[in-house]
Amino acid sequence: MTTNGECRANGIRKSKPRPIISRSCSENYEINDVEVPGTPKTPRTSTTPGHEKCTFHHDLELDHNPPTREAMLPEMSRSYRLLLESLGENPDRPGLLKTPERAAKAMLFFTKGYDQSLEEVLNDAIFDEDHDEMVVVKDIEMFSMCEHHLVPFYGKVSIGYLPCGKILGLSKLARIVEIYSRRLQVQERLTKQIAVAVTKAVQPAGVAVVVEGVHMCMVMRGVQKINSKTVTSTMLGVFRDDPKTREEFLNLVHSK
Ligand SMILES: Nc1nc2c(ncn2[C@@H]2O[C@H](COP(=O)(O)OP(=O)(O)OP(=O)(O)O)[C@@H](O)[C@H]2O)c(=O)[nH]1
Ligand SMILES: [Zn+2]
Repeated sequence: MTTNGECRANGIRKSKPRPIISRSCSENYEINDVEVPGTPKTPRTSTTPGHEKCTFHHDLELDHNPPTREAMLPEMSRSYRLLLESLGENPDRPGLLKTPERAAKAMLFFTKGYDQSLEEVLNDAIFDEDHDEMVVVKDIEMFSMCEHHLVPFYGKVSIGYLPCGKILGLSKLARIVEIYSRRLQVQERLTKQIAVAVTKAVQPAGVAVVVEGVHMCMVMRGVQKINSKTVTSTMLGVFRDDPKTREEFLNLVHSK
């Protein structure tokens, strides 16, 4: 932060005009116009019994927080029992007796991010700090579920941001990864949602997120490419506009 209260980012010349970016510490850059791919513009009303008044949201303002997800366990178990029957299995044989319920609980765990909101996870761990150097937390383990095949994808997430008067409790970056990875996802949306969440939390001069994922839908089935990795990134603010800042982040991420 400089003496006139502006961020380090303020001295950087724009390569080309981007209407949503502002350099000033007080304004930062707007994320309202940063579209999160796959995010429904308007919340959808659930048709699930007991959830009629509940809206399914994938955006940050209105995280899906149904009080009755646990209450759906019996119905989910019945679905898994049907699935076992469809596979030609006998769900009443001793080894499978408790499988539908176990599978339902496991699926609830894999999607527990729907039960979390950004606000509650941050728990006010946002601190005023006159620090304007890059903060990077890298190689955060991530486990998610491919929304196309309902099989896992997993990998690691690296997050960097350039503070602008506020810093975030370090563990909260990993917790943000949990909120958005523990849902049905595509990797691109996950990457962007993490970046937007960090922006909402501390209004930094910029945020960078890189996700490296292995998709079991490409490993165990389909094209069966066992060594392929998918790398996605989202660069916001100064990381998007300033190649040097971006390079500094990428060097830190790739260093051993
Ligand atoms: N962009 C993107 N695609 C994904 C992700 N996870 C899975 N997919 C892709 O989703 C696509 C679904 O394609 P479809 O042709 O409808 O389904 P499919 O017949 O099972 O496709 P194959 O995987 O090619 O066998 C596949 O290309 C998957 O690789 C993701 O996180 N991001
Ligand atoms: Zn898939």
